Amino acid sequence: MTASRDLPPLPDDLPFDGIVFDLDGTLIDSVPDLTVALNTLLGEEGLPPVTEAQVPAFVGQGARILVSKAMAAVGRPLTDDAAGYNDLERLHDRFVALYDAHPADGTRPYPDAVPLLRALHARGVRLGVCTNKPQGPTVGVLRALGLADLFAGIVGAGLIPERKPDPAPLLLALERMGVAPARAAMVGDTPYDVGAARAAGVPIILVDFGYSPVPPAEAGADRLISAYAELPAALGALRPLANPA
Ligand SMILES: O=C(O)COP(=O)(O)O
Ligand SMILES: [Mg+2]
Repeated sequence: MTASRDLPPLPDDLPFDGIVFDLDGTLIDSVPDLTVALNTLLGEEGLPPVTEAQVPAFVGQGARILVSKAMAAVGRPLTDDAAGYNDLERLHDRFVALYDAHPADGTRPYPDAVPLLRALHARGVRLGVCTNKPQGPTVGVLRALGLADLFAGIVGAGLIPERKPDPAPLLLALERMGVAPARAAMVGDTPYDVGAARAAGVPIILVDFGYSPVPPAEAGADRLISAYAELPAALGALRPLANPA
């Protein structure tokens, strides 16, 4: 995946009023900062570090699962009993505090993501983010990268109890954007994004360069792209779903 000098133009007859993007593994490669925060946490607990190569497999279902998977990877799995749960809450809160302090030191948007977002915004397409990352660092990373103002709706974890693959956060993002599900599309990287989009009645495009735990081609998306240069054609080929849930 390389940055293309000439991003293809958006189709004239773009059939969507709004597009919701997943964040980690879709718009941004956040693994460097997630790894630093996790390793600070693990160090404080007297545990060995994880590598950047391990971290993509921990991402996509929210910070509690990220921390649990990291703990299991270093040989300290958290149990389901009350003590384990309390420990998870403590570790989660500490992880989020550490990450929130440095959400964009090494995090970068994927090639061509930003020009594509700007082109959609300039066309009047309303943009949203729906992520299982907690709301604080979600807004923090988008601000640090100078992208927050492009989005009419930013929904991270913690605003409501549900998270993807539940459709509720996606529907909340669309509500904030003022876009009906029948006039929307989603772009993501994992089956959790596909699940949320399907349940909300929104067509979904997956990128194949993110953090999916299954081969992206097998995740059930309507279209698969390998670079943002392919997104204009993929959007043009999609149609809003006729009978949203
Ligand atoms: O799991 C997370 O913390 C975030 O992942 P997402 O941005 O892909 O939803
Ligand atoms: Mg993702």
